[in-house]
Amino acid sequence: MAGYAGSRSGQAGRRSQAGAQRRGQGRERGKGNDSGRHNRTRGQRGQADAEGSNRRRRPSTVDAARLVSLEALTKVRQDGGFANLVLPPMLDAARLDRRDAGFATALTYGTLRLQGRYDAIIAQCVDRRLDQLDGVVLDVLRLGTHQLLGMRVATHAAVSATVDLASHAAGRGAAGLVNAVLRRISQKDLEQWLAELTEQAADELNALSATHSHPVWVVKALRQALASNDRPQEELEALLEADNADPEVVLCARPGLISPEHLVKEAEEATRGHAHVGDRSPYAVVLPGGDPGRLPAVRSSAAGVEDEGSQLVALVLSEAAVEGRDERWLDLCAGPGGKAALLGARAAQRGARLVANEVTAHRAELVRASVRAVPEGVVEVRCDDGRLYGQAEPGRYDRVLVDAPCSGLGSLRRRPEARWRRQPTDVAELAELQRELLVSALAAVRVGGLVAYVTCSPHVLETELVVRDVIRRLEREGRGAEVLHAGDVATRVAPVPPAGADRPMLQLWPHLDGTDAMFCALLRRTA
Ligand SMILES: C[S@@+](CC[C@H](N)C(=O)[O-])C[C@H]1O[C@@H](n2cnc3c(N)ncnc32)[C@H](O)[C@@H]1O
Repeated sequence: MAGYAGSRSGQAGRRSQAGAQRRGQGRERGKGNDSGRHNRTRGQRGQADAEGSNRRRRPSTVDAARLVSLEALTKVRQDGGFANLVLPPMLDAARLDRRDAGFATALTYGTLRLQGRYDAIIAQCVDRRLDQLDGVVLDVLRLGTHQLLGMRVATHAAVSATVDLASHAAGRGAAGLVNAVLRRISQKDLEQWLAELTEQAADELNALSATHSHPVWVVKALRQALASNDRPQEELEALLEADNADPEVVLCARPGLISPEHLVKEAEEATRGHAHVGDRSPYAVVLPGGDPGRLPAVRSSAAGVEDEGSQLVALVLSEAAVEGRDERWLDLCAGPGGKAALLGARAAQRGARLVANEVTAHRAELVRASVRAVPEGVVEVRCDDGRLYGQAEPGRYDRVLVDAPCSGLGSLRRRPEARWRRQPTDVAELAELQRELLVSALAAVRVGGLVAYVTCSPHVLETELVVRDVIRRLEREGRGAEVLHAGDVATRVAPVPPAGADRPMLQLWPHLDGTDAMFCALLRRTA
């Protein structure tokens, strides 16, 4: 199969890689230092070693950044942790400088995303099944393979530093194995390995799964999603590549609270890099990197981290024309509150009020924090089951957002471990909950009012089929809803229209729009 040449850094996505990850990958770490070891200051070493009483003391031969990555991988694997939550406190505790933190972040995220590809390669170089290897040894091998094939680390430095790491974390015997395996892997470059995996695969689907590091069922689901959106199947590979690229850090300048231009200036002052406004949302600001939490606007919640696609689908609801009363808005599944803050800010400008509901108490708290800059009295945060709104408050609302819990197959870039955790059976279970929430929303909205049904997944079972099922069900019960043209609304709202804006049900794509694969169907209640 053709098309792998040049895929080393992932060609997908229209923009460059972000922040810490970019800093980590964009240099030849270890070059000029034969051992690949990294000298640390006394203070850094002491702090890293003191952290965690049952952690073995790190000898000076073990690189602190690689050790943090290994510990993060192990925590993700053993405890079911999420890399975006596990890693930052580890980076802080180890007191890595910006450069090393960037390297550790790129190493951890890249290794997790490409784990399937690397396992397939490692499996060619060991004499036993991978599940017979010690988990920590496998983690070390994955980290070493990513340095060799996915980062610009010199071969001798990658092998030597990873062998030291293996020796520290799993003993001398493990170090010998790691040394032998990494040396075999380093005998071929990425293109040669990918060609080999493709040749050995049973069929094209399995080849794509191994080479692009997605479970087979996810590749199938994405292929089906492209087909149901009339997109050429040749795009599948670009979509898979986009899932393996680092997403940019994007902020939403919440309208009325801070302008995008002001936020760009603030971001540039804080990061000393070039920030710019986005092209899929009029409120998006794309950061050059750095920690967005340091910006005053983010600390005050005048702005928040939010993918451009996520902003756009919320705006499809708020900016679509509605006839009659337009005062009561509802966000049925609001946690952690990115869309609620954007909708609340727009509601404040339009004299409307927003109920932001979330079923989980701690996520409802996150919603409160997210909307705290919106003028007092505009947003009411509630903690209830969204499925009850239709019965409890029939016909009360003018606009309702259902940002339904979903498989998250549209945001695999941001959640590097998610693809390995999700199961196909999750999708069917979620689809039932999604239907119930949409039915409730269509009962809570008044006749003539609007409902946006949104997922961060392009899976047809969670998107189009949920909408069509619910409309059929309403018709059977003597109620009704019609699908409006979400693509037209998005075209009007977005500075640059999304690639799929010609379709009534809007599907955004990482490889075409540079956003998460958000889905949005806009419905009007007709009876
Ligand atoms: C995709 S997230 C929403 C993201 C949010 N709109 C944002 O932009 O930040 C889905 C949310 O729905 C919540 N949820 C799950 N079941 C629910 C239910 N029955 N009623 C209300 N919320 C629910 C989940 O806890 C989760 O926070």
